[in-house]
Amino acid sequence: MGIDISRLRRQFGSFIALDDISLRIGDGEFVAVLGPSGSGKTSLLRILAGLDQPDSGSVQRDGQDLLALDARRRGVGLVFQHYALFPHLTVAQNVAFGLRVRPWRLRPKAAVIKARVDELLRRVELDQLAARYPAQLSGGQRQRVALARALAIEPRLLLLDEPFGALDAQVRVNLRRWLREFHRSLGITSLFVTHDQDEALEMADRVIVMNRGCIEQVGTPEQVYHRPATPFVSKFIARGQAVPGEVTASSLRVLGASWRLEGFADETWHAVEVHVRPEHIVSSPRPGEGLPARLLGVRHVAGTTLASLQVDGMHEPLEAAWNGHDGGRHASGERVTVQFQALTVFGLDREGRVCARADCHTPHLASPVVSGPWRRLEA
Ligand SMILES: Nc1ncnc2c1ncn2[C@@H]1O[C@H](COP(=O)(O)OP(=O)(O)OP(=O)(O)O)[C@@H](O)[C@H]1O
Repeated sequence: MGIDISRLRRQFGSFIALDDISLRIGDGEFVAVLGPSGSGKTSLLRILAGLDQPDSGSVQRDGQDLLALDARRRGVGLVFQHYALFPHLTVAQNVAFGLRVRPWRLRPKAAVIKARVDELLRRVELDQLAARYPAQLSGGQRQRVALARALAIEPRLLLLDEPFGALDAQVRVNLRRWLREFHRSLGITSLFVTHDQDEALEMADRVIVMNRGCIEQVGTPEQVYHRPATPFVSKFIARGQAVPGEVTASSLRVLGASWRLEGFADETWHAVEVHVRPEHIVSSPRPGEGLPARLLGVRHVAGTTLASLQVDGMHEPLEAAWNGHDGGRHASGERVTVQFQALTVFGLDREGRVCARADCHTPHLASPVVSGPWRRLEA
């Protein structure tokens, strides 16, 4: 049961929009497709909806070839960012539209259509507004009408392409929680395209991270956030930042400190990339112990201080996320000492593909090179 996507490829001229995508979606799953602009998210959705055909590959649903079916026979409900409701039809008429335009043999009786529309409008909490026209609704209400309209045909697969993209931040946050609950109560297999990390991580059972037409990682929100499979996922999801690192035997050396490195396959990699996340760069509790840095700037965002730091010996500034207490202590231009609390190491082969990864949480206390884990190496 479910949907099996196998080696799907779509090329526009010489540009590869989807590069051999393979993926399995379980029945009733809520899956977010997350990636930057141009990564191929909409191309994938359009093929599933029957609005476009791949150059090669297959999509099976419960053993049936979905690509061989005409778009109207796929049982797919679509909600887009700018899903134009019919302006001359009321909310109720908009929701009923997909049923009313069916060939008469497949069209439900008027009373059945009315009952279904009433039920859907209750579900999306718009039953009081059934007689209004789209121009008399807020953006969030319009998107709920679009959702009810997509659901009216009782789809087996719901495809949502940035459905909240045009809405303001507060409405988005409310609608995402609402949609998550709504999905739980319906249980329709749903694919939700977004380029908003928070949206994907908060809502989905599983997240597919796409980049340049390829799938970088598929996992639960917990997995993609805490165990990113590639440097791209680390940067895109967890704002991982590259720091200079060197791997020797079973340790990792980063800016004069040595870290225990366990479970890192050796000799298979050609180069390493080491990442630190903003929340893992902390202000040192003991001044002078750690990495000396200059504070380039601080911004306060919802109880968190985002500090831009120029760590001595590094070219690129790093961003640290400090809680209110830590952040309030410092001002721009100040000299500070910081520590890294955790690092992720990726081993890359000659083609730049990840062939080993490890998470480091323990600075190696018995480092032969530095006198303390955080003490600065003197030149
Ligand atoms: N019909 C087309 N002709 C040529 N190129 C196309 C066509 N459709 C999509 N592309 C290209 O394929 C790539 C992937 O597009 P797609 O719309 O799937 O990206 P996306 O991840 O959904 O991006 P966004 O978040 O900006 O919507 C883009 O570079 C786009 O320009």
